[in-house]
Order: sequence, then C-alpha cells, then structure tokens
Amino acid sequence: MLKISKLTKRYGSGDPVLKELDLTVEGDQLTSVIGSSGAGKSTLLRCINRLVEPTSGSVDLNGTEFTTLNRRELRTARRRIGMVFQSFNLIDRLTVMENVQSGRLGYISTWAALTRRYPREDIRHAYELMERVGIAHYADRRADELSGGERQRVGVVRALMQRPEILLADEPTASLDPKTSEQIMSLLRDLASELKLPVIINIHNVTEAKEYSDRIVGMRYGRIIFDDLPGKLEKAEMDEIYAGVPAMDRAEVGAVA
Ligand SMILES: Nc1ncnc2c1ncn2[C@@H]1O[C@H](COP(=O)(O)OP(=O)(O)OP(=O)(O)O)[C@@H](O)[C@H]1O
Repeated sequence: MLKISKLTKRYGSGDPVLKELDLTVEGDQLTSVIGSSGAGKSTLLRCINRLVEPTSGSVDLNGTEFTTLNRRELRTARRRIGMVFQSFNLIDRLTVMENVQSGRLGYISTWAALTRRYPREDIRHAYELMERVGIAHYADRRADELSGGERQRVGVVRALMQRPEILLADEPTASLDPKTSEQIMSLLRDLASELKLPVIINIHNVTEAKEYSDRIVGMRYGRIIFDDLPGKLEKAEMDEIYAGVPAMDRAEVGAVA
C-alpha cells in the first residue's frame, strides 16, 4: 500500500504546488490522476520516488517511509517503485532484451551487466513478461527499430523486471497514436489486476482515463478535489477540475456525460 500524507511541495520560495495532499493507493487498481496543466500531477508522481524532493509530509510504501531515507537507502528503495515514461527512455542502440535487463541494474553485478551475462532467472522472467505484452519476438531487435507502442511495452517490461511494489506512469500514452494509446492503457489496467500491482498514471486524456481506470483522482492547484470511480466523473466535476480550461485543452475528446 502507498500512503501519502500531508504532502507539500514548494519549488524555491514560490507558492506550494502540492498542498498537504493525502492519497492512499492499494493493490490491483489503476488510478489515473487528471487535472489541468500546472495542477501538480507530475510533481506528485515525482515526489513519490523523490525525483522531486518533497518539502514536507510523508510517503509510506508498505511500511517504508521514503521521505527520510538517506541517498544510499533511497537508491535501494527506489527499485521497489517502477516508472514508465512518456518518451519511453530506452537506449536506442541496445536490443530489447538489453533494455529490459537494464531494469535489473543494481541487482546484478556490473560485470554481469556489461558482458550481458544475465542470470538465468532474469532471462526467464524477461521472456515471461515480454510474452505477456507481445514483444518476445523482438528480443534481439534494436530498440530504435520498434514502433512507439512497442517501445512503450519495452518500457513497461523494464519497469516490471524490478518486481516493483507499485508502478508510476508519467503520461505513458502522450506520445502514441489514439489506438496504440488505448492498447497501452488496457495493458496497464490488466497488469495492475494480474500482478496485484497498484498503478498510478498521470494522464491528460480524460476519455481514456475514464475508460481504463478503476479510480480517478482530479487535482486542481495542488489539491485533490475529486477522488472516485470513473462513472462519478460527470460534467459538474469536470467543470470544477478544469475550471477555465477549454474542452479541447482538456483532451476531452467527445463528450463527458
Ligand atoms: N523544477 C521546477 N521548478 C519550479 N517550478 C516548477 C518546477 N517543476 C514544476 N514547477 C511548477 O509546479 C507547478 C506544477 O507543475 P507540474 O508539472 O507538477 O504540473 P502538471 O499538472 O503535471 O502539469 P502538466 O500537465 O502540464 O505536466 C507548475 O506551476 C510548474 O510551473
């Protein structure tokens, strides 16, 4: 379980962009965080693994308080949090298998990694995950030979290779075409349920968020102002979350009832 309590983030001397925010996320659910640009969605996600340092508050993952870990402890603890990125963050000149195995860096020796002598169990696990997401036949392809959707699947498998306790995805579909984007959302939702893994996604596309999430969290000015089932997100709630933002900028393709 991830339990965030009274989380506040202030960049420099400006106003806080997260304001004493509370959020608890448990296993096997996909939670989408929505909100207009600048609401604090990315900051929230990045405070969880301390890519951004929280100003105050608590981030507790299954009993480990992340905000007080020292550098060395944090390096180890971060392995428990998988991260998927909008721009995939793959190493283009490496193969799919090599990219996937980079999720195990820190677990295996540098020598084993450099000489590509991956432990047998890691290879088995990689194939199992690659089969699951449909990229096993690309194991020996260079990452830059793949389509965007395939690259994001590599990114997902790399994150899962860490055997994470939670998966964070920062706009994982923003670089993808609509059909591929839906496939990735559907995959993330299914993986959350199959692996009993909480998944938190920062997403702009409200239609997709509603379709594929178990729970929607709506942010405005650093606070959570909506936290409920997707079906409960109707026009009045949308208007509150996106007050002053035109429908097109909400990435609200089509109607929200
Ligand atoms: N490194 C930084 N230094 C100063 N201010 C920052 C920094 N990163 C973000 N901010 C500010 O914090 C606020 C929240 O930004 P954040 O990126 O978390 O919002 P967001 O909801 O993810 O927006 P978007 O959807 O556009 O990515 C914004 O006002 C932004 O300008």
